[in-house]
Amino acid sequence: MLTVGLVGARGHTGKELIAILSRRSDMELVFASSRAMAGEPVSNLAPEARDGLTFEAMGPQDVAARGADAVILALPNGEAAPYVAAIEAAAPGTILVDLSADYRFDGSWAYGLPELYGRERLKGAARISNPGCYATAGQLCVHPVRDLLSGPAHLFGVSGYSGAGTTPSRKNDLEALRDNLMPYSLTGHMHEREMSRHLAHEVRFSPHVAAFFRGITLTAQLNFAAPVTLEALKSRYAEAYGGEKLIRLSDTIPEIRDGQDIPGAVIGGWSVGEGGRNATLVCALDNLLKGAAVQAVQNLALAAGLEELGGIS
Ligand SMILES: NC(=O)C1=CN([C@@H]2O[C@H](COP(=O)(O)OP(=O)(O)OC[C@H]3O[C@@H](n4cnc5c(N)ncnc54)[C@H](OP(=O)(O)O)[C@@H]3O)[C@@H](O)[C@H]2O)C=CC1
Ligand SMILES: CC(=O)N[C@@H](CCC(=O)OP(=O)(O)O)C(=O)O
Repeated sequence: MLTVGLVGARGHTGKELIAILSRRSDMELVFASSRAMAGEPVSNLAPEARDGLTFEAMGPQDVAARGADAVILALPNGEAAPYVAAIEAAAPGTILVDLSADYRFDGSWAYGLPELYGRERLKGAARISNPGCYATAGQLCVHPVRDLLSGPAHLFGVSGYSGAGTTPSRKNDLEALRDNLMPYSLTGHMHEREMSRHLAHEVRFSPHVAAFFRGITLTAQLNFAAPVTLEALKSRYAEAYGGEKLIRLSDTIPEIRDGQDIPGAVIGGWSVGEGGRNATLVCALDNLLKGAAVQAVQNLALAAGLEELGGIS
């Protein structure tokens, strides 16, 4: 039994992680850290949690001292470092999975997107950075054809407001979002750099947030160096994802509802422009699942040599 501690457990992704971990017979959630809900039963937030598990307010030293086999960090961006440092000092063999963007540019951490960057390199990994929702959708769209591209891939993304976390901001303010679509960070979004780095191909990314709770769609506009047919394009995706249990290919254009509450991603709706020099496709996924919690548990299972999709599908 792999013992797992969860830091940032009362957040949107934390809640999903508790549910997935409770469905696994080979992992046990041994602590759930939250300052705001300290002392409350974890089942008040996630009914799937086992009886007797209570939220605890835990600092970095407390987390490291508990000696769990693995710790998942589901903290806002910029908060992971003290936890990583405490674990490095007291229990360096702990498997760490970080959901934030803090280590996605650090070559000493394994970047865990198993469908694209392989499962072998995750085996035995002790430091794993988990790609976020947009970055997962964007890379799933671009990776199979990146060698055919001419110029940057242009990605237009729309996220539900759970993507903005629970700390109040305009991006999760239902009054500001009502009857609205909110563009933000239209140049230089961190995910633009993240995708460009890992794809080794430049992308341009335009994120938006809307008034629905969960799910994202991402529309990719691609330009090709030489003409491409629709059949050739689709066969690239079939080849890349044909054996992947969490990826469904669809001729019809995926919409937000197609990606909500499912563990994986739907990719498709391919359309090739006249002359074959450009194409579009769409990816829909659940930002809290394949975009966060599902991917984190996949990565943890692969690192620990356990069944990748237990509790997931
Ligand atoms: N939401 C999404 O769609 C996605 C999020 N991510 C990433 O996952 C991470 C978590 O996101 P999400 O679940 O949405 O975030 P939330 O805002 O919903 O939750 C954050 C959690 O962190 C805790 N927390 C906040 N500040 C601190 C702090 N300074 N020290 C210790 N604990 C703190 C909070 O609990 P408490 O205050 O009670 O201690 C809460 O449990 C983020 O880095 C985000 O970028 C990745 C992919 C998708
Ligand atoms: C609506 C909203 O604010 N979304 C977040 C993305 C959530 C996500 O993908 O998390 P990571 O930052 O960990 O990748 C954003 O644009 O930063």
